[in-house]
Amino acid sequence: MTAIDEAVVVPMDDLIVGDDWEGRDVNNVGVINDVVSVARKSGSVKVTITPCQPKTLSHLPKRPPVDIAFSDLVYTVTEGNKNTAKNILKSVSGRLKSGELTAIMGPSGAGKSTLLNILTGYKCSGVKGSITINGHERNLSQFRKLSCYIMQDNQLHANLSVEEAMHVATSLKLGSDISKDSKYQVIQEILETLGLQEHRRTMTSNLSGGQKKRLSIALELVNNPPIMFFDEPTSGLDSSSCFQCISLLKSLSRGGRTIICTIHQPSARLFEMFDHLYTLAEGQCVYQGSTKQLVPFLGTLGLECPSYHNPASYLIEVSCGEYGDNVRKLVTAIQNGKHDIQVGKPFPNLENLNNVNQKDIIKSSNLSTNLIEIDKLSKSVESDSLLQYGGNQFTKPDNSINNSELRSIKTEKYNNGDEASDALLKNGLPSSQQRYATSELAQFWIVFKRTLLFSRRDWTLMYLRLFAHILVGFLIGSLYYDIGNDGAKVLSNLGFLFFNMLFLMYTSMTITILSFPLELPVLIKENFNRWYSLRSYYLAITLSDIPFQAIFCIMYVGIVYYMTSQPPEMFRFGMFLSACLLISFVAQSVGLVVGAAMNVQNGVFLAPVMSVPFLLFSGFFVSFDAIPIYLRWITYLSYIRYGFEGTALATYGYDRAILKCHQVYCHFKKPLTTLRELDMTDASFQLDIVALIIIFFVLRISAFVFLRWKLKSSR
Ligand SMILES: Nc1ncnc2c1ncn2[C@@H]1O[C@H](COP(=O)(O)OP(=O)(O)OP(=O)(O)O)[C@@H](O)[C@H]1O
Repeated sequence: MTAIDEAVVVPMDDLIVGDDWEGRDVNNVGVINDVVSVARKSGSVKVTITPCQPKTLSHLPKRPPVDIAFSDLVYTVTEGNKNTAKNILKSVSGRLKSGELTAIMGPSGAGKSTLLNILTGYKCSGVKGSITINGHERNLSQFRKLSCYIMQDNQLHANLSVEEAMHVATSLKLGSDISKDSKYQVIQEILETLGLQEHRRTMTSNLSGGQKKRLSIALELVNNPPIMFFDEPTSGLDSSSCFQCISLLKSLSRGGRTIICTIHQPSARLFEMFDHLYTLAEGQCVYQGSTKQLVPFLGTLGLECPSYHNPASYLIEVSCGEYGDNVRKLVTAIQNGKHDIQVGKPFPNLENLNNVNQKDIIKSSNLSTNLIEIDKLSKSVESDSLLQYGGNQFTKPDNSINNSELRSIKTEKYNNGDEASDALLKNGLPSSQQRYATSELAQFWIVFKRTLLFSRRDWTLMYLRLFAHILVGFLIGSLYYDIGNDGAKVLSNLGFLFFNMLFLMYTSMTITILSFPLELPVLIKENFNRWYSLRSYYLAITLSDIPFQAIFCIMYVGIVYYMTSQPPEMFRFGMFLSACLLISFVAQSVGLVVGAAMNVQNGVFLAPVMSVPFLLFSGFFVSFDAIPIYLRWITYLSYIRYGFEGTALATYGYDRAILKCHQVYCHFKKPLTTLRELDMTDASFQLDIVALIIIFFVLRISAFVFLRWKLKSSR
């Protein structure tokens, strides 16, 4: 019989209690694959740790570890007609350290998402307090290059495969100085590490919820951000997928990244996987520290977590007031996030606290007087004393600060290591001056190609548009067959010219109304995570449909022009076509403005309704002279009028010969008579074209301004 009776392999994760990642670059996924062999030999246990080669993402750009600290964060919104202020976050403080997986937890409405939005920089207005990065006041622009925000709903383009989505992400986020081969390696490595390799050809719309979540992470991982924020990463996942998802986040944090996620109420199994817990209740911090210290800490406050009870659930129950009014007690104990409860460190002095009478604590809408006092004290000691436990790798954490001790705290000013960190931070950036990894031209080209790919994939709409233009073209051609050269049918021909405007306007406008509303969630995510500028995106999206619309319009005009026997002269056809094309493009722009300025319901109703005055003042129903003077200005805004006038001039202007007539009297036999009846004798085709071009540009610029406003107001 051998000396070793039994050997068990235990995941290293079960034994490690927080690695120290100080000074390491964030280039390691840190998948924990070390194993521990536990051998039992006649009652004694021999533990052998066999380190395995950690799974690394060797091709990712090197990034420095980043610690975040925030102090006295207040977030206020104004509500109602009287503009009453509502405090959502009430002077909370805290720290989020690199190499740790942090959960922001709390009851519904506690302010988790608000805090996350503020920390990511997604919300900036109405925020007071300080946020520091590695001990320095946060520079939002630089911070956003170091961080990514993965929002709750996986905002992915459905018409791309996993690999294509990764290609777009690498092209946009890694820049042109990195070779194609390296980008390919990055994609392969990330997909392999995140278990998506075998799904690389699957369309994102066909992925499961967990796979979508992993893909969202993979897309942001390509430029290796040292800080990753997740809003409810486990929402909508089953327990097994939740476990996989949190395991992945834990692995990422083990690579030295700062991983922060909001979570509603994790199971006990998930809860144990988090290193750091930040809990909010009623906009205040009720616990900050190691997950392992939660139960003992609550115990010191007389809040005994029942055996076999999930500590996370217990804390939420306490925060919801199920065991009495303990929120104020917890807020005071943890100093609204200024304390950080750590393993192996004494708890804050809670003696006085246990005797705290409810009378000593002011209403929860304000900070306790105790806290305010502490705040004042802390400020008087050193303005940034919070940084002592603010996760800065060059300061010593002190999690046992109390009232008296605060007075004696000497803030450790940052030493040489601080400069090193700063340099590392700067070196870790693609370029400190550049906002995006690629030039705007490159961004435009990548997004443009992606949009064309969507159009190719989603051929239903393209076929429908093609079919509609050809079908309606033949229908109109048959209805107005051979009337273009008949002096007796000029009025019908004018009806045909007006219908062209109507048809081209509606088909172009209704297509683009939905362009932005459908894309907005992905646009918000990608633009916020610095994939591309809004300008590049806007140009790509708006220009990508122009060729298609032009082709459909040319086909339609070609059919109706020939079938209705309009003058067979090339220059007239050219004029007719250019007026029709411009009407299409202007109507597209109207759709874009409406889509950018309002939501889908309002837009779908308003766009056609808003077009009615333009149709009325087009010159077809009422001639210019018959319009009351005070309403004439509308005709100058009516793009339909310019289009109608342009096509009328193309068919009846420029000394067109007398029309054939098979009736005894033809009033409109002379084309000039038609123009006179329409008040178009002095009209200029060139002016119509210039007016349409000006309206086109004004609308395109307006759509951009509205889109930018919408993007900002969505935060
Ligand atoms: N713009 C606003 N105007 C008024 N109240 C707001 C606004 N934004 C947030 N709130 C309020 O702030 C509180 C915190 O909201 P937040 O979304 O951060 O909560 P949460 O903890 O993430 O909740 P949940 O877990 O249910 O998502 C809520 O009571 C919410 O109604």
